[in-house]
Amino acid sequence: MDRKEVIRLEGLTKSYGGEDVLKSINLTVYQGQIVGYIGPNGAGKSTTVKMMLGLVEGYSGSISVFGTDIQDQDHLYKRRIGYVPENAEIYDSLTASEYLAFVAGLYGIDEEEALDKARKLMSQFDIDQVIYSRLSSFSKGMKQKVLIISSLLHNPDLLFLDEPLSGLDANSMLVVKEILSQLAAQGKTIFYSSHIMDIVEKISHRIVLISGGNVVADGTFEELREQNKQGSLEDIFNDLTGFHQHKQIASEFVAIVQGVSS
Ligand SMILES: Nc1ncnc2c1ncn2[C@@H]1O[C@H](COP(=O)(O)OP(=O)(O)OP(=O)(O)O)[C@@H](O)[C@H]1O
Repeated sequence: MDRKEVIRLEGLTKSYGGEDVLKSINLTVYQGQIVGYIGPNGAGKSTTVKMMLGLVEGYSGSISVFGTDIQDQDHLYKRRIGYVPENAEIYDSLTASEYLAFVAGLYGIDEEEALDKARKLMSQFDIDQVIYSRLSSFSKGMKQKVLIISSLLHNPDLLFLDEPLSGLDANSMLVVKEILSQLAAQGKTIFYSSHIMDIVEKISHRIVLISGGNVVADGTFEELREQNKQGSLEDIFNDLTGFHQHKQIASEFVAIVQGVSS
């Protein structure tokens, strides 16, 4: 059976202020894959995601989502996408129910139906008792659960998750990881960006590492281990990004803190 292409990036290049952040990225993602998209701080992960969402323009190369170049389609393709941003601008003065009804409206879902679904999903995360409370009173993890729910209310085919487990306790993380596996098993495609290497290692069917503007590794965790070195994804990450100085940097940092550096 042919694998269905969900995302295709061809020669994707993006510069800011004359600096190339992405240098000709080529990547094809297929339906049902969980792709762990990793790289050092500032490597261009969030930029790539925002470009696919049509939030960042001014690039060369091409981006196809659901088989069509995003420049040749209207915004309706976004109705099949869910997005958990790294730094979400959540409207703190709204209650959870108001916020979720607002997001549902953006996706064109009926408000009553959306609220019924939101209440059931909040109950699964054990936060349904605060559905009418303002988000400003929510803890970080509670807000993150609302964001995850808001990204899934419209049952999207493609999910972009940027550090989605941020602030979640260990039990909630376990639940969300299992939700992602089950969604992927049902044919949803998940583009997962995170710095938590052991989670990326465990949940991803495929890991894509970008560094210096290029894809420097692309494969299953087992393939990456075979091609690079035995060890954890953290070891492979350190190796492929040429980072071996953590002890030296830490010693110098501590010396400066203690005021003993030259
Ligand atoms: N609007 C912008 N204007 C100028 N430079 C930007 C802008 N957005 C991103 N950049 C730069 O592009 C580079 C990539 O940023 P991006 O946020 O995509 O990195 P990232 O891989 O997601 O990093 P992190 O892991 O720290 O979240 C950084 O050097 C950043 O300073």
